[in-house]
Order: sequence, then structure tokens, then C-alpha cells
Amino acid sequence: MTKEFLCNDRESLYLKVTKRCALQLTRGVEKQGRASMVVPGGTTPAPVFEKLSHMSLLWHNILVAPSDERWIETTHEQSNQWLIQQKLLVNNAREARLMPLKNEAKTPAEGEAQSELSISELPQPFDVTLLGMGKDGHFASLFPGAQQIGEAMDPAQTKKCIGINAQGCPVAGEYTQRMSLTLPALLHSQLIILLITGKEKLEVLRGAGGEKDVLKQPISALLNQRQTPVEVYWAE
Ligand SMILES: O=C(O)[C@H](O)[C@@H](O)[C@H](O)[C@H](O)COP(=O)(O)O
Repeated sequence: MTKEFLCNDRESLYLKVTKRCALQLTRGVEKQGRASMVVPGGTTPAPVFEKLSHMSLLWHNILVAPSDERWIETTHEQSNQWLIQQKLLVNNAREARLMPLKNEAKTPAEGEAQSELSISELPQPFDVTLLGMGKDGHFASLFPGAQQIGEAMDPAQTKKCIGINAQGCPVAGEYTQRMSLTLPALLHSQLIILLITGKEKLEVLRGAGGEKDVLKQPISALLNQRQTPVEVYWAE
């Protein structure tokens, strides 16, 4: 159930994704009085966060959570919570409520229960889950080769949050100790929007459709499932 929207340029890409997220959130608040949005970190989403922050939505009825988090201080500029607070929860969107993944636990594994409590505050299924994708086919912090990738991608997994040790995963960069929503948790969404840019990521995406080994190519699990609508938005 994947639809692709190939945009002519990044500005129209960001606008399209912003409007799609705003529509989902508005529908959610209209239907149940509250709405929830899960958002990624990384370098791609900031222009969408910025546009979304200016939208006139009922933000005081909207709850936001990261799809994943680096296990570092939330005041660190590489923290996803920091990115969300600086770029999304400002302007009109400052009234939205952030449910963090990061907590005081020393390690993500020790922090799982508290992260789970935080996420459970969001109306579920999530009204909209915005995700990015790495060139290795990861999304959230579900990195191929990560120690817990099997547990995190298991359709029978009942945990919503899982500590991820991404040591040895080149795309994870410096911050390898992560908390991530699991595949089942992310699929428990009304809509998943995958926001990617550049030719290389589009090639990875196109190649993943035929990949049966989700541990090797996690994004293939999103593309080959029929539970949750997935909309892919791309520009060069
Ligand atoms: O914590 C993170 O980094 C994100 O949640 C991650 O899943 C991101 O979406 C991809 O790594 C793509 O990152 P870019 O947008 O920087 O390419």
C-alpha cells in the first residue's frame, strides 16, 4: 500500500508533506479531540518542521514524539528532541506537547520502560508518522546490522520502544546508542509518510521493494506490508 509522490523541487516537496501532515492532524483532532505525530531526526525534516510550525492547527490538542533518539543530552544539537524543540515546537506549534524518548536512564536498554510510558501518552494509532531513510535502508534507528534489529523488526514484538546498539553500523555515525520505536509500533499509524531526497535514496528505495530480508534492508518491511498506508515523498 505504497504511493509515491515525486516532486519537481525540494520547496514543493516540503510544502506537499507539510500540507499532508497538517491534514492528518486536523482530521485526528476533529475525530477524537486529540492527535498524535511521530517525527524523525536527521538533516531532511527541518524545512517541513519549520513550515508546519507556522500552520494554524489546534496544536494544544496535538502530541508529538520522536521516532527515535540518540542517547545524549537533550540540549545537545545532535539530539532529536533538541531538533524537534528548536524547529517544530515553535511559533503556532509551541502549544503542542512533546512526549520524549530520552530519560535519565544510563543506557537506552535501562530506559525502555520509561520511554514506553512516555509514548503511551500519545493517541494511537498515531495519526501521522513522518520518517526519513538512510542510504543503508534504515528508518528511525532500525539500522541493518544493529544488535537488536531482529527484536525491533519482529512483527510479534509487543514493546513499542527498544534500546538499539548501532555500533558497527556506518550510517549511525557517532551516536550509536539509540532508543527507537519498533516496527510494529511505527506501523500502528493511520499514515506513514516517508520523506527522502536525492537520487541515491530513491535508488535504495526502488531496490528495496524486492528485498525479502528485512534485517538486511529494513525499509523493505515498510514497502512490503499491507497494514498501514505509506506515502513516499521525494525530490532530487
Ligand atoms: O535519528 C535519526 O537520524 C533519524 O531518525 C533517522 O532515521 C533519519 O531519518 C535517517 O538517518 C535519515 O537521515 P537524513 O535525513 O539526515 O538523511
